[in-house]
Amino acid sequence: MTTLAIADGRVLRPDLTVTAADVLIDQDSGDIREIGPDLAGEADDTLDAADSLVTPGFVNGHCHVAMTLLRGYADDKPLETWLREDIWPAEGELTAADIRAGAELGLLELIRSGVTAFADMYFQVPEVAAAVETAGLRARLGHGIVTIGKDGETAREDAATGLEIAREYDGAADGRISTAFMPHSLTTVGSEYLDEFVPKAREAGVPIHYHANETADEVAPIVDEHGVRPLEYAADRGLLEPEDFVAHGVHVDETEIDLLAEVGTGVIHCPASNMKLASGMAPVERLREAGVTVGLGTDGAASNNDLSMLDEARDAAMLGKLAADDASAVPAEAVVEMMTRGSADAVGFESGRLEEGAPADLAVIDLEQPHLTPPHDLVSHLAYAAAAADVRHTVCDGRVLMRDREVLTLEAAAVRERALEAAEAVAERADA
Ligand SMILES: CSC[C@H]1O[C@@H](n2cnc3c(O)ncnc32)[C@H](O)[C@@H]1O
Ligand SMILES: [Zn+2]
Repeated sequence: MTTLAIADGRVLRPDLTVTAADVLIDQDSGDIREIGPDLAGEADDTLDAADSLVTPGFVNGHCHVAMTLLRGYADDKPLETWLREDIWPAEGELTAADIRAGAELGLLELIRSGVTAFADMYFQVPEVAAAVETAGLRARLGHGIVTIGKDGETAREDAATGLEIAREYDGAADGRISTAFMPHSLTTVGSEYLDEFVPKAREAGVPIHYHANETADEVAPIVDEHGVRPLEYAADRGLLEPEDFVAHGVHVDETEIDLLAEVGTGVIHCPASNMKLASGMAPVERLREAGVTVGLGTDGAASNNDLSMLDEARDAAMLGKLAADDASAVPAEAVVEMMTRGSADAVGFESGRLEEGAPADLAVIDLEQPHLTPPHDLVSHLAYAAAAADVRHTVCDGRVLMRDREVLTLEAAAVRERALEAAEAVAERADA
C-alpha cells in the first residue's frame, strides 16, 4: 500500500468540529485510511498542513467549465437576453479544441481553489472528459440537450447524444467520471423528448440534471401551458427522483419545496449567477428547513465570473440572510455543509466528508494570512473570509493535484496560453 499523510493540520470533521490531527491516505484505493495523531511517520509521502485547515474538497454542484472562454464576453444582462444575444451565438462558434482549452482553464481554476469534484453540463463532452482525466478531478458530466428552435430530426439527435454520452462515459477515468442525462431546462427541451428519453436514462441507471425555476419568466409558460408548477410538471414527466438534482431553484413555491423534500431531489444553489443575472433570491433557508438537500454551484464563469466555491459560500450566506430578512438565516455552518457534503449528496458523490473510508478528496487552507487572523472560528473563516488564493494543497482520490500552490497535473502557463488564443479567436468569429 502506498500512503500519503496530511501532517500537523487542523481537520474539519463531518460534525464541523475541528481537531488537530494527521490524515493518512491509502493512495491505492484513494480512500482515507485513518485520521488521528502521529500518523505521518509511517507514510510514503507527506503534505505539510501546519498552521492550516484540512477541509473536505469543495464540490461544485453545477458548472459549465468550458465557459471560462466566455468570461467577461457579455455581462450585465438578464438570463434570456444574455443567452440569446451573446452566449448562444458565441457557443455556436466553439470547436472541440476550444472546449478542451476552456475546460482545462476551468479545471486549473477549480484545483487552485480547492475544488475536488464538480457536475458539468456542456457540449463536446468527450473533450471535457479528456481534460478531467488529465487534471485528476472527480466529475459528473453530461451533454446539455436543447431542442427548441431545432427541426424534429436535429432535436431528437441532440437528445439521443445526451443519452449516448451518459451511457458511454459513466465510470470513465477509473471511475472518477460519472454521468447524468442533462436536458438544459424544462422550457428549452420539448416534452415529447423528455417522454421518450427520460425512461431510457432511467434504464441506463444515470441521474437527471437540469436548470429549473431559475427565472420568473421560465415559470410562467409552464404554468400557462400545463396548469401546474414547473417541478410538478417535472415530476409528472419522471424527472424528479431521489438521485436527480436541479440547478438554481430560485422561483419555487411551498408546494414545490415540499415536493423536493418528499422525493429527495437535490437543489444546487447558484447565488452569484442568480445575483448577476438578477434571476432572484432562492429561498435557501426555507429549503433547508423543509429538509431539502441543498448544494452549491458556481454556474459558468460567464455568469459569475469566477469558479471559486469560497466566493460562492460567502455569497450564499449573505444572500440567504437578505432573502430571509434574518441575519441568523443560512449561517456559516450551513454554507460550509452546502459546499461540501450538501453538493456531494445532491450530485451523488461519496466525498464531501473527512472520515475513515471516505474518498481522499480534500483541500488544505493556509491560515497564516492577515484576513484569517485571529482563528476564533475556522468554520466562520471558510464561510466568510477565506479566498481561493489561500488554498495550499488539493488532493483528489488520494492523488496530489496541487502541492504548495503548484498544480501538478496541468501545465498552468500552457493551459492559460491555449485558452487565451481560443477565447480571442472565438470572440472574433462571433463578433464578425
Ligand atoms: C446546452 S449546454 C449548457 C447551456 O447552458 C447555458 N447556461 C449557462 N448558464 C446558464 C444559466 O444560468 N441558465 C441557463 N443556461 C445557462 C450555457 O451557455 C449552455 O448553452
Ligand atoms: Zn447553468
